[in-house]
Amino acid sequence: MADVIRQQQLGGVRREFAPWTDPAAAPLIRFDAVTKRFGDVAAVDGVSLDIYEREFFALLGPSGCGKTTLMRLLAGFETPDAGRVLLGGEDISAVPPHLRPVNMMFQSYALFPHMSVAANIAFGPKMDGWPRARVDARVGQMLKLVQLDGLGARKPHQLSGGQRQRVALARSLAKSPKVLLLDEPMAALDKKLREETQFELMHIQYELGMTFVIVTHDQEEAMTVADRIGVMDKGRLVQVGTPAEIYEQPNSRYVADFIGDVTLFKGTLEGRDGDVALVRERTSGVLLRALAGMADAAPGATVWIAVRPEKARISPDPLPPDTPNVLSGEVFDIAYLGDLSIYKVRRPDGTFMKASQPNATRLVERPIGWDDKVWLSFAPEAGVLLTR
Ligand SMILES: Nc1ncnc2c1ncn2[C@@H]1O[C@H](COP(=O)(O)OP(=O)(O)OP(=O)(O)O)[C@@H](O)[C@H]1O
Repeated sequence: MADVIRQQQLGGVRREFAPWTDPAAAPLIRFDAVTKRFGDVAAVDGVSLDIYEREFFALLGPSGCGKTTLMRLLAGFETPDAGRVLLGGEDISAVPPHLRPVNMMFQSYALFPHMSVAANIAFGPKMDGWPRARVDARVGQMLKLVQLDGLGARKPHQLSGGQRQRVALARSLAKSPKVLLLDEPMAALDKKLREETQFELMHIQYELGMTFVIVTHDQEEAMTVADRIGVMDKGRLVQVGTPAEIYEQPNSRYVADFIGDVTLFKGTLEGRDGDVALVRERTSGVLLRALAGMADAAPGATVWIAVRPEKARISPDPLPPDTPNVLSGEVFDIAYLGDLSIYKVRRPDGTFMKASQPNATRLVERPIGWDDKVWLSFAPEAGVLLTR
């Protein structure tokens, strides 16, 4: 509970944090048209990206899209074939990893197994020649920060997975790097521990006022922890935005499909009715309406309308609802998730649409079951028009 409250307070503060909207703000990290090739593969392909001080930035994308390579370029483990990496306005392309104020946290197996927790944390500062008293003080501070007070004498194998993860975090923070890079830091943890660790990570990042860049292929994780998310596909950055922007205004089918659940209707743009685009669906011939938004397409163009399941309505009534965008179908599958159910509905043209509904107890209403004939609908504002 305390965690939830702290989180809300944190959320309140963070909401005002948006340096990327300030044209005068200088980024801490800048990728300037960076390309990195391995043989024929452009692992990173002309990426330009600004990340700001105190930002928690997530790089998200499927396996092999180039996330890790982009981080390794920042850490100095790779050098760009083209373009520049800047830190605080200075080109660091030629600076070796150990001289960059950047640290990379690997998974827990990177702990030294024969060393105590305290010795693991002390390792970096010691190597840097910190005086003993300063090292000890720092270790104490770090143990407290990651809530492992009193466990400094243990060996890594005497800790739980989550505790080991926190030691790895403490170790990578011990030297106070300006930037911490986290490569799939929670991959080894189970779902519950993962969620707890995500919140801890956010607190720590916020308390230390540091810049974190996390690599993950888990979209929920990225949505939870990050101020902004960069979605990658085949070495390119497809979209950069806040979690809400990425979710509510995806700029492509790729992003819409990668983040969350979505139904995509493919059609031909017929024209506009004010702000609303009129789209003739290919498979069914139905005329659909969606807010045109920023989409730039001429009549006759192939477009898609993306609809999130929670923005679609499902109704078992015999008569269709009196709204735009009404479609019919039969319930093909139901996923009961406790708080809500997701219905996968098969339409007469053989395509599927998903609609979710909260499971409030409404005893009078007949629940929707398998094979039921239902109406699906969505408001024009609920559909996102996409041109690619
Ligand atoms: N050292 C290397 N030598 C050759 N090819 C490499 C090397 N490192 C990465 N690649 C290739 O570059 C591409 C991007 O790899 P990268 O590890 O950056 O992806 P990723 O998005 O982090 O994937 P994952 O989530 O699986 O770690 C892949 O096609 C990969 O095979």
